[in-house]
Amino acid sequence: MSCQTPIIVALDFPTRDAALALAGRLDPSSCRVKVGKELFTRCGPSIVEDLQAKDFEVFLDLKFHDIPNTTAMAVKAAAELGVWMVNVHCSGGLRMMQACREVLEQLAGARPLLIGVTVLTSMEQADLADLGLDIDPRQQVLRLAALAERAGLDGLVCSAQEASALKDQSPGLQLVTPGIRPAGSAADDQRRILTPGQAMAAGSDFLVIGRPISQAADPAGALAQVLTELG
Ligand SMILES: O=C(O)c1cc(=O)[nH]c(=O)n1[C@@H]1O[C@H](COP(=O)(O)O)[C@@H](O)[C@H]1O
Repeated sequence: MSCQTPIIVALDFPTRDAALALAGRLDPSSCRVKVGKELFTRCGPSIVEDLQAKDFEVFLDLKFHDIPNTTAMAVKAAAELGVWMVNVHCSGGLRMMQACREVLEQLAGARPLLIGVTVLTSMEQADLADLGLDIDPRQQVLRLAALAERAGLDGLVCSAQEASALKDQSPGLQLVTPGIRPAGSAADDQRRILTPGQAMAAGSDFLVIGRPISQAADPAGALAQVLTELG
């Protein structure tokens, strides 16, 4: 089933049962789902297959970051799982990202979208300074985006706060934006946030939403509310 909306729900749960329980309350035509480090480390590739069997397109969010060969082989393994989207850290460098793109080009049949993580949405300028990076997060995102574009990636993970500048600089890249918070909801550990409506207006292509949906008393209702906001 093809999804008709830009929403990707993060299934950040410690058990298969919890993840599948939430997926069972969602409609694969209304959202895609994201399997991240916690769920994948607990359950392994079979959780991806379980979600695909429920007709969900899966974003495998393992944020690979390693030497070019190791990362490319991990991306190949993800592609062979049939995921819809996979991501790597742009800070792994140009040759690493190129190796990932090349390995996907050699595969027969459908391949996942290859997305580069720029600056995590949990980080602000002081966090970059702690790393020795004397730069505004937006400038660092734009710099990494240019590298990802040179490597031939399909898109970026970034904050929606950078979406408009990125659409000017690199209009061909698809923008996947976490750090989405409906008005009035807690920011939690996120720092560079926008509401769903603001994010779409800024140029996001896909909105990753976790806790505002997964921890809601009525997750399907929370998703419906976001979709209503988007109109
Ligand atoms: O790659 C990601 O999906 C990601 C990148 C990023 O910069 N920030 C970020 O929050 N994420 C993921 O997006 C989800 C956001 O979840 P919530 O903060 O609960 O909405 C989590 O699963 C994060 O791992």
